[in-house]
Amino acid sequence: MARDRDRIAGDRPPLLGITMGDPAGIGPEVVAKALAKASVRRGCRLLVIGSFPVMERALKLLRSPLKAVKVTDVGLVSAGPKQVPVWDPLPQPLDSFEIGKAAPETGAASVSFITEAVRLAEAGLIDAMVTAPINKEAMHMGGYRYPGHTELLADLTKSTEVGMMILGGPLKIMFTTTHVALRELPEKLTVTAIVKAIRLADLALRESFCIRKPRIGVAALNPHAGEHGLFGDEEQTTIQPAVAQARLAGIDASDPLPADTLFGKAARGAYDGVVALYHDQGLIPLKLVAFGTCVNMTVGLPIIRTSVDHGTAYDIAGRGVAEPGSLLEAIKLAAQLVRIRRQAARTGSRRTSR
Ligand SMILES: NC(=O)c1ccc[n+]([C@@H]2O[C@H](COP(=O)([O-])OP(=O)(O)OC[C@H]3O[C@@H](n4cnc5c(N)ncnc54)[C@H](O)[C@@H]3O)[C@@H](O)[C@H]2O)c1
Ligand SMILES: N[C@H](C(=O)O)[C@H](O)COP(=O)(O)O
Repeated sequence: MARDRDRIAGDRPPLLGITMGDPAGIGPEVVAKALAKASVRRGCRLLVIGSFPVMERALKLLRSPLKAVKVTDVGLVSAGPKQVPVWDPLPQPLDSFEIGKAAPETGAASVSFITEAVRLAEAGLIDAMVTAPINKEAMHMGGYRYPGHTELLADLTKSTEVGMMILGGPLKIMFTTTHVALRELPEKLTVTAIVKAIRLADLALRESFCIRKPRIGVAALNPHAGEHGLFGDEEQTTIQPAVAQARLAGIDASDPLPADTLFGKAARGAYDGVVALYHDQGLIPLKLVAFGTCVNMTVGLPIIRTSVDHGTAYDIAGRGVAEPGSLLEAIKLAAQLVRIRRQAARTGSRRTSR
C-alpha cells in the first residue's frame, strides 16, 4: 500500500510534518528560524505539528517576518512564502507554562505532537516527520515513560526492529543501545542486540544512502578491545559472536575494534558506517566533529523520521539565540529520503552506488 502511495505521489514536493518538540525548550525557536530560510522551502512543503499559540509566540520573540496560519484540513495544506502552516492537535490551547522548565503539560503536549505526526504519516497525509527536541524528564512527568522518540515511535508504529542512527560530517553511527545507565549496559549488550544494530546499519546504508555493500566498523567495549581478555571479555563472549552471525547473513562487519581509533578511521573513509555500543561512545565523536549539523534518523520504521542532534537546551530557551542548523539538515535529509523511497517504489528496487 505504501508503495502504491509512493507511486501516485510521483514528483509532488514532499510534505514534511515538523513536530515542535517540547514547547518550553528551543524547539519552537529553531522551527521558526529554520522556516524563515528560503532554501528550506525549495523542493518541499512544511507543516508544523504543534501548539498554535506557542508557534505564534516564537515568531514574535524572533521578530520574524513569518506569520503562523492555522491549518484546518491536512489534506489541503498550502502556504504563502511568509506563512507557517500549523496543525495544532491539542484539545485546549497551550498558553501558560514556564519556558526553560520541565513540566507535565509540556511533556504530554510534546508526545501529542509526535503521536499526531505518526498518525498523519501512516495515513499518507504527510510524507515524513522531522522532530524538534523533546525533554525526556518532561515526557516522563507527563506520564510517558519512554527513553526517547526512538522507542515511542517503535511502539506507535508497532515496529519490532528499530534503531537510532546519527549522521554527522563523515560519520554514520548506529547505536546498539540508546538511553541506558552505564551500570546497566553489560546486561543490555547481548548478541541479539548487537546483531540487530549491525543489521539495521547495513539496511540504512544500503537503502537510505545507496551503498551496495556497506563496510561496517564494529566498536569494542573495553580498552584496546579487551586485549585478549585482560581488560574485559565482552569482545570474545558477545561482540565477536554477533559479528560472526552478521557475516553469515552476508554483511561486511569488522571484528570488534578499539573504539579510541575506530571513529577516526571511519571519518577517514575506512568504513561506511560504525556500530557503537552505547550512547556516549558514538555521540562524543559525532558531536565533537559536527554538533549543530548532525541528523538523527530512526531506522526500521514504516515511516520516515529524522531529527535534530540537540536537546531542549532549557539554559538558552526563550532567548532567541538557538542555532537551527541541525533542523535544517534534518529537513533536507527527510526530503531526500522521501525521494529515494519514491524512486525505489517506481523502479521496484533499491538504487545503490557501490
Ligand atoms: N532529539 C531530541 O529530542 C533530543 C536530543 C538530545 C537531547 N534531548 C533531551 O534534551 C534535554 C537536554 O539535554 P542536554 O542538556 O543533554 O543537551 P542539549 O542539546 O539540550 O544542550 C547541551 C548544550 O548545548 C547547547 N545547545 C543545544 N542546542 C543548541 C542550539 N540549537 N543552539 C545553540 N546551543 C545549543 C545548550 O545550550 C547546552 O549548553 C534532555 O531531556 C535530553 O534527553 C532530546
Ligand atoms: N541520543 C540523542 C541525542 O543525544 O541526540 C537523543 O537523545 C535523541 O533520541 P530520540 O531520537 O530517541 O529522542
